[in-house]
Amino acid sequence: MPEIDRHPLVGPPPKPARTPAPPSTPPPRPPQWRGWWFVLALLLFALFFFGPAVGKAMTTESLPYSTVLAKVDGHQVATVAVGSDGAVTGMLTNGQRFTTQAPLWALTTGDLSSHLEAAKVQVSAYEQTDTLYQLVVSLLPTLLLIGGFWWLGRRAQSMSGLLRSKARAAAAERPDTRFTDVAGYEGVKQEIMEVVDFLQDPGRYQLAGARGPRGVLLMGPPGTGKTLLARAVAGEARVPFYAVTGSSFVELFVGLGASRVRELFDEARRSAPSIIFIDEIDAIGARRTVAGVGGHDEREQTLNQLLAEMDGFAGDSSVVVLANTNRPEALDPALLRPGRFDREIQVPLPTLADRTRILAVHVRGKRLALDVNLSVIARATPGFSGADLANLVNEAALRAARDDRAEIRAADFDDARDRLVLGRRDETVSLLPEERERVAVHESGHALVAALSPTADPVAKITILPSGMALGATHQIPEDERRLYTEQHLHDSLAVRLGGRAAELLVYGEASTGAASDLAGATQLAVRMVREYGLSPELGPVAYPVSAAYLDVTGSAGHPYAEATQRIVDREVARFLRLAEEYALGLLTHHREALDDLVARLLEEETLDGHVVYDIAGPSAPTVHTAAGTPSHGRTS
Ligand SMILES: Nc1ncnc2c1ncn2[C@@H]1O[C@H](COP(=O)(O)OP(=O)(O)OP(=O)(O)O)[C@@H](O)[C@H]1O
Ligand SMILES: [Zn+2]
Repeated sequence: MPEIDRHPLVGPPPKPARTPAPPSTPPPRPPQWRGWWFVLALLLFALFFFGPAVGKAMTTESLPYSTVLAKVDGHQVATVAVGSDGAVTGMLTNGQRFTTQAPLWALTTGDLSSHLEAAKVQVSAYEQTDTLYQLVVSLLPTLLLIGGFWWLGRRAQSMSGLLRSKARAAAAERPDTRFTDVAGYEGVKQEIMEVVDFLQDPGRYQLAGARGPRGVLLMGPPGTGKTLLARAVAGEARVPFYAVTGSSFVELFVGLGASRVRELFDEARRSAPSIIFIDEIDAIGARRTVAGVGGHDEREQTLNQLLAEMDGFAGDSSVVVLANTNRPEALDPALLRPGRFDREIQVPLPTLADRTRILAVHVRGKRLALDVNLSVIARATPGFSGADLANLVNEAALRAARDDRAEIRAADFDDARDRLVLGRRDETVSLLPEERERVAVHESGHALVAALSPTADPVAKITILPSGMALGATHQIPEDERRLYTEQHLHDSLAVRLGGRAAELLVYGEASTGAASDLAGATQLAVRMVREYGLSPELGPVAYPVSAAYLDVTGSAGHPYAEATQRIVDREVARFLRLAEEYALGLLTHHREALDDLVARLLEEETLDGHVVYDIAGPSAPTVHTAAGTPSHGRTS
């Protein structure tokens, strides 16, 4: 459905989603303290280094060889151990340990052994304890380093384990939310019922060899109950609900996001049938950049893992992934392929009737004064989302509480509304009453011109509920998939685009900035009509399509023709637009009553079906078409 309007009347684009309430997380389990390992290592280190030295210093005496020989001869030596290198350790008869270094000749000539034999000293082979010590000590720094790294590794692992446990904790929920908790949105509920159906009995689908739903994208402005709806699906189907936010996957450590995705899916698969709900999927699902330029490697790895997991669902897997986004246009197209998020459900701002129902849900259990009429409040809150309405009720209740009243009065709702509208104005596109009326006039203009122009695409829907940057919208659907557009059709399109502004001129005597994007769109179309489609009688059947090739050849900003030609193009474009405006103004003047009726209906109901527009326009659609495009008109002068 082409959308005609993008009216940037109100400055900044709407802020993205409010931060959603974090999923309730039990306090994370503290990681085990691994410092003991380090302390132990230090102790060992100290023991190895200083133990032998201290021991020796306390009890071992280093003696000259000659002194030892003298003591051997004097029968003061009890035991002796001799190393092959001449290192001698031993104990004196008084218990004193000693060491000495025998000269090599003493060993080779048997000098030492003869003395020892003569004195009948107990001789044993040299114990290599010291060398062993030395070996260990020399290896110790290396061992310590390795140990240190191991310890750090364990620590990082326990940290990531902590992060992962966050995801796991956020999961394994069993919401008791039901569809009755989601007020209104009957059409949306019907659409998503298929998911409930599938999760309740996946076997039925397998039996028929049908692939059940895998990924469903919930799209719509913030606060329209997308999360609520996802929970209700889990509640209705009585299956586990794993809720995560997209941004929580984008971790500091590269690779962690991807591994978290893997674990999440593993866990969901284990408890299938189940639902994974990814809030703000645009945080990971945004278009991938060219070869990781801009350092989005981590996000891309996470996205790739998500895609892999969704592809990897075996035919019998009954895990459904629901995701929520306010910016579907930013999503990577790969996400939307069959077998992934191949179902999209629009969750728009609530209509008047839905707002009444949502209010009813939120005033449950609160006492209302007799002067409170929910449909009056609903009428006064166009553009409010479900979350805004919940907020409104709470705000009104606060006012009552402040005055020590148990009942909420109509005045409380009025005050609360005024505060919210004023507070919200800079954030979103909620409208002041006079702006709302102007939008109604503007959209009625578009719709009526479309309805009254025989070759224009039929009007499908008209709304003054804001959506994104647009304050209102008129939707047209082409009767069939067109590949070709006639000249007449293009001129009618110009008139339809200028119809909003024409209606404003007619009703208020002046236009507004709301028509800026209409004008831009119309101008663009007119330029193509003149320059590419050869529809200007003055320029004739020539085409100057603006292509990259032209830019290359000329090196200039896309003017592959003489300046005189450009002047003709400009003149013809302006003429086309002026004619279209005159035509639209003429039509609307002629059908002024219908215009006023349509504006009134639109202000009352906010959203109208296309057929209402045709009912109001009546059978008086002109048979003689006088748009700029008709040969009789457009080709002269
Ligand atoms: N149709 C509804 N019926 C009842 N309550 C609603 C409805 N829509 C929204 N709400 C209220 O608004 C709150 C917020 O809605 P929710 O978080 O589901 O919106 P959302 O679309 O997921 O928002 P976002 O896009 O910002 O994440 C809900 O908890 C609920 O109180
Ligand atoms: Zn418009």
